[in-house]
Amino acid sequence: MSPKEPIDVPSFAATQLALLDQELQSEIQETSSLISNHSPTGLQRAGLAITNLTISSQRTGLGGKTVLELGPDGATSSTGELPEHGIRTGDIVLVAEQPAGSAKKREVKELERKGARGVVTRVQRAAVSVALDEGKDEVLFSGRVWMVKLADEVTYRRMNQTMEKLQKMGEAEYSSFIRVLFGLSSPSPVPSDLAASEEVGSIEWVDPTLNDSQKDAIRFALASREVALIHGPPGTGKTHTLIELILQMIKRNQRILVCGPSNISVDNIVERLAPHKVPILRLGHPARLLPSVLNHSLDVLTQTSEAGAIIKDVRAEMDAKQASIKKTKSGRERKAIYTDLKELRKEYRERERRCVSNLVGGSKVVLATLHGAGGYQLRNEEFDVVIIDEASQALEAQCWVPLLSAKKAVCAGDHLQLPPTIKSLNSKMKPKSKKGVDGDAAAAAAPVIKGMTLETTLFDRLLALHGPSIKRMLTTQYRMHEKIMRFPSDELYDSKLIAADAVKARLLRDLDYDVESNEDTTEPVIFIDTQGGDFPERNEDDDKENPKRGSLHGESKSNEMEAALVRLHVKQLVEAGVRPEDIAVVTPYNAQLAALASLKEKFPGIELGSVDGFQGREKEAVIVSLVRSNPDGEVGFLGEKRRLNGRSRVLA
Ligand SMILES: Nc1ncnc2c1ncn2[C@@H]1O[C@H](COP(=O)(O)OP(=O)(O)OP(=O)(O)O)[C@@H](O)[C@H]1O
Repeated sequence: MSPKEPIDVPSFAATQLALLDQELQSEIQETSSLISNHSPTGLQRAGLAITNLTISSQRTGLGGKTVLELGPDGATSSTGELPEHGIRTGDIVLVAEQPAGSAKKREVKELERKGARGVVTRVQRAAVSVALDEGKDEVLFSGRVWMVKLADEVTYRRMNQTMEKLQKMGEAEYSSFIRVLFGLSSPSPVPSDLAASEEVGSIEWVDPTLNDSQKDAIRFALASREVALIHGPPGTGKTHTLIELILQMIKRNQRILVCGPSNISVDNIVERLAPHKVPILRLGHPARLLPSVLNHSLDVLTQTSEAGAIIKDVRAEMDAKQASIKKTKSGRERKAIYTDLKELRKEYRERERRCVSNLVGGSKVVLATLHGAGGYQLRNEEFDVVIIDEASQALEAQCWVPLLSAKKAVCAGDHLQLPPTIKSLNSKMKPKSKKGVDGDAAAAAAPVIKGMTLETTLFDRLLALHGPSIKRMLTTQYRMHEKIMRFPSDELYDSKLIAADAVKARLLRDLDYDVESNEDTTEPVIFIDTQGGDFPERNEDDDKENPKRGSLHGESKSNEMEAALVRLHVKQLVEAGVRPEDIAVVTPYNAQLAALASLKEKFPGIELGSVDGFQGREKEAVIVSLVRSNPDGEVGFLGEKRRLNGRSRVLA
């Protein structure tokens, strides 16, 4: 099927469902194989688990869920702090009794039966809190427990529900927005001279210093009826532009839902909108939000409102009951307490729901992550526009979570940077028909779309479907020296990027503190050639004997000589006066990161990271260690141009 042809919506949804299922299965398989083949300690070292924990408290959290707080077992920790681990807020984990012997094989199903699944709501130095899934509040652990990360099925569930809804929709129900997004209709035309057009012409800019490409993108987004794409290459002020767009839409009395793929992408917008004193509401678990945006969080607002006071009382009562369980020995009394708790939980939820619905209903600007927009809080809510930031970093199905109820979408992103990570190896759809979700005749008849992949984002697909007329590109970048910009501009952006005056000739020497002027600080880009016999790359396959076991670090590569060179270069930069916190060392290979780890001990402020993880960030000096050096000239996944799409102000 040509990307310009209209898409059959049920087939699209059926294909997405099949692809999402494949993806989830590979994630589950990867996690299970890691858990059943490695010891808890091994998993902890790989950042996937925390061992030797005890439950320090149990209370009632948001939505009436039981929240466990887990701390280090005093017998194994002398500092009272948790060991190094990779568990983050929002992770789905399993809490279970820690197995005594380490050699036993652990099946995930068996662990789940005995343990409890939940979401990590808070990570501190000495404790981790986990909100348990419903129905798991009666788990009592005795002795030492551990927690291990599982595949995030919740996110998939939201995407699946959305795709199932889309699949079941009759054609008569398609809004003009949906018709355009699937190519069944063309987008309504926008006036060719936007600045002169009546509808958007006389804009009073909140920030008059916006550049022309930014102003043009805003006019275009305001004038578009169904969809507008804002293409923002690195450092071109994509978010800056969205802020002005949101403010302009508020002035026009529009109701807006703003989403991004991650909490940090959403918080970034909340932080930048807040100074404009517009009423905004941020959905999402407070534990996952930046402290600076908490004042706008639904949960905090719920608690500070009058209705919130009553909710708090119910919560206190639940906590008291919860605590009394421990003191009771009689089975009958316990049972009675559990019945009371169930009732209280119901009342709590109802009250919370009412309070939330009042707050959400009264808000003109609501912000949430893409999958957060699928929560009960937004059920039946309508918005004039859904704005998606970093749309090229999200799976299309994820974007549909808020889009299903949209009348118009503005998507900002850059399809020339890395797309979301996909795990399923064979993610392309084969041309076979798949049965519908619940035997629904129409859905069952929908054939899957051949060749469709999860890597194709909504942004890519819409561009291919409707062409560049639905997009505006931001062209002035405020981050890189002109010479650093040259490579991405020529290779990826048709040489369209322009460096803003403030950065185009900026060197490390010009930082606003004392930096010595030398070869390293006056040259914006330095390439060091490490090809050839002296800098051989090394394979770091974790477990060559048994590759099926699942490697804890993935198959990776390192280059020790190159690491030595990087260390030397960092040292020279620091000696010239560049602050370590202004330097980042990035590399595409985890094994090389490990080889460079000692830099962090010597220069604690320095940032070490993977190329993929660093996307979207900036530093004054960035050293890129590309690792690959072999006689065959093979570069593996570095061949992907989008991975080398530069992000530094000054590249060393
Ligand atoms: N019109 C402008 N005039 C001056 N500075 C600007 C302008 N637009 C953006 N900037 C600056 O450019 C930098 C990048 O802006 P912003 O963070 O909005 O970019 P972005 O494109 O969203 O970034 P990313 O590439 O990380 O997605 C910021 O420091 C911002 O203040």
